[in-house]
Amino acid sequence: MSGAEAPLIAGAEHIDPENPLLDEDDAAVSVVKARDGDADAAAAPGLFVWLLTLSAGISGLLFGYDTGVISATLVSVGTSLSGRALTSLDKSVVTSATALAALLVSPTSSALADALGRRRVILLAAALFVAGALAQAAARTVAAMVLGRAVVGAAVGAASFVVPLYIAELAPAAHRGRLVTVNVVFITLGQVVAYAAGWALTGRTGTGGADDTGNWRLLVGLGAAPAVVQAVLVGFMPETPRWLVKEGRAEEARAALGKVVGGGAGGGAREADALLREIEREVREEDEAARLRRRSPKSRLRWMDTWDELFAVRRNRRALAIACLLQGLQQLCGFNSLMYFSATIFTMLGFTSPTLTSMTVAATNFVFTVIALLIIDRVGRRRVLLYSIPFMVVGLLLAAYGFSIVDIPSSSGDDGTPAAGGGGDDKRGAGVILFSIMIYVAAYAMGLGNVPWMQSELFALGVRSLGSGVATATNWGANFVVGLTFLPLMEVLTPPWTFGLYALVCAGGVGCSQAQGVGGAAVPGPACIVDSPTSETVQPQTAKASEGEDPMGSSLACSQVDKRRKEIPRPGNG
Ligand SMILES: O[C@H]1[C@H](O)[C@@H](O)[C@H](O)[C@@H](O)[C@H]1O
Repeated sequence: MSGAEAPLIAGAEHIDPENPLLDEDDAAVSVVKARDGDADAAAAPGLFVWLLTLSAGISGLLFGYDTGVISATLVSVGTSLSGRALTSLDKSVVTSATALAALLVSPTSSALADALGRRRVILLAAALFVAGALAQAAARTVAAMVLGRAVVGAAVGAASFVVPLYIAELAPAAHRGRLVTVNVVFITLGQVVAYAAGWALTGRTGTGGADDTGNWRLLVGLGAAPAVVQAVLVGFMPETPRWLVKEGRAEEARAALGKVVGGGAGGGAREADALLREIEREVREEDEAARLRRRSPKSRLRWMDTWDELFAVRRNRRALAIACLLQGLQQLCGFNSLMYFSATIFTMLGFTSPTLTSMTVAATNFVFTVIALLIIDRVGRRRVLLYSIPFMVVGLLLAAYGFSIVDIPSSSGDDGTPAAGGGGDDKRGAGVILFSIMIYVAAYAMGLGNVPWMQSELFALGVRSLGSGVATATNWGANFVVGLTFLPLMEVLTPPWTFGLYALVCAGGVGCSQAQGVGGAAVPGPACIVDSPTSETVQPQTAKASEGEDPMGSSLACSQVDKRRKEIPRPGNG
């Protein structure tokens, strides 16, 4: 298999030799060395692939911008909404409306992505980004602002699920991790831009200032511009070949594949044909397996079948469990409490420019996501993830220690947040906290911040959209919980214990991941997401085909393993 061929058919060259994906039940595959240079042979993504990644990635920028911008907005709206100062309840509702809408929309948009295609959902999300930005900018009441935030949330929910899926289904496998991470880089860049714009536009007041100049309207309205640009660019991009094949539009799929491989070093129609055949075979096999599983195909709705398939097939269930585990962990580790409230924390600690200090958090997140981007396909998802989480635990424990030695006033501000004051006198404690937060953020950005977004690799094509949608909803559900509980936890549990709790969640997450087989050898399909890329490929020796257990095969990163397994004849399946 040529490097250029490998990508879209599944990425078997990315199997970690230490984790050969041997299924103890199936004993189906063994890993052997690919021919020398196979990884290098996977041509660098061409200009076209970069262009489509960047066009789709604008959603990431908006995701980051719109989630990051709320912190500066809340402290600068003054009395311009409903003619009064925001209460703490207003602030909570305005903030959580986004996550809540995203939570509700992500599984719904998975049905749309199957019915209308991935590209159309990106366009729909772009339209919602524009509408939400304008609605916020025009808001005169708190309720109107909540509505605007909810529309933006719907856009973020749809985009956060569909963009990684779109990129993963079009990207060459050898570079898939990197290209999906580009989207996360955009998210983190959007957050940096939001902080910087917030600082520049809203009077540089940090927390507590009130800006009635209306600059905050510009701040929230700015989100409309990139969305318009994106709609134009994505208008020229193709639909993913896998979706097209599933819809019986093989010629369009061939054209899309031609553009993708044509831009790489080994381009050409022959490769596009070979890839198309592979995808067609994959789709046929999935359809056949799904048909066999359904007892009365005509009596049931398609989306119900997909739900059935997701939960009834053991392999899909495990893929879902791992995707949800990683997405839940990404949020429950508490990272976004820093994103949303770091200015509050730094005020508490007496930093003179809390907004600027928070910007260093966003910037660290961005810089280390870029580093992850550079190494992810070389080092591998599993290693990056499992090696980075312990550093997060260390950072959190150190932060907990830092909080325990600073003198933080126990009284609350009138908005329910811990008051600023004496803690700032303890420079050493504040320094320890800032340093430990940087360690934590850097480690998060390297692993948990981006690997869960490679979720689509876990799922077989038939359940990929739904599985990704459900996992994305888990992400937003957990995001919602963290956003809502952080300040009360700081108040009730105290800061050291709050950070200690996040450390416990991270440590527990590692344990659960191991138990679920993340990166381990026991789970062939799902484990692939965290398998490290090397010049390895998989060849079958024997396979015990288990129809009930593994009827579908082929997730993106793993489908070569699965595909080869499926080559073993099954009863009634040729
Ligand atoms: O991957 C992103 C990224 O890590 C962001 O910085 C974070 O705010 C999001 O919640 C997460 O999904």
